[in-house]
Amino acid sequence: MTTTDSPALERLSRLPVANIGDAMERLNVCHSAVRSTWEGARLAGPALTVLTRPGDNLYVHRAIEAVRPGQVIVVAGGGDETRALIGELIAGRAKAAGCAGFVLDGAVRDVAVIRALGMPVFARAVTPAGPYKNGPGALDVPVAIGGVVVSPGDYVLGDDDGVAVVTPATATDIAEKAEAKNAQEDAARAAIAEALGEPFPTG
Ligand SMILES: O=C([O-])CC(=O)C(=O)O
Ligand SMILES: [Mg+2]
Repeated sequence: MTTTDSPALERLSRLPVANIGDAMERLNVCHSAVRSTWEGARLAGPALTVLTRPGDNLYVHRAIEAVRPGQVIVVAGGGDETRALIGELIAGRAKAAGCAGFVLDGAVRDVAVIRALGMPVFARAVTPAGPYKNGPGALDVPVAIGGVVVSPGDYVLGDDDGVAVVTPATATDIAEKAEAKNAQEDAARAAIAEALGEPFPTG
């Protein structure tokens, strides 16, 4: 599924994640430690979930074989920051498969190349230390990422502020509320720009 297959996801993908979080009564936003590895990355897509033993990426490799275009690979790695669950090779293979990006409750490496690939990767940490590849793990199970439950197919949105998760059943309603919040803020930005005597910057 790509963002264009779901009108609600497509609408959410155009909005700041902060507005999406506000539209969910400020719930369902991942812990601030889960951050983009490069500035300007934007992430939007349904989740392919992965549960893995901390520091082990056997099931991330399985996810690369299973991923469908537009999906975001969401890896619950127990918050481990000591071993990178993915690097440039996995990111490149994922890009070739049409994957929209990664959210890791764990660490990443090879970030300069991941940035050059333009692959959105949100993670807790960067480390050169590599992962083990023994398992155990699971695909397509509900997981927790930075304190937020992500079920398979949930919409995952990310930008420079962080990551939010929206269930497909609520996505149209949340998109509507987030658009209203953004429009309200547009009016505030216009008033501030006038006071500043210069255009309000865009992100
Ligand atoms: O060794 C690994 O599995 C992770 C890695 O660095 C890569 O994907 O480039
Ligand atoms: Mg590597």
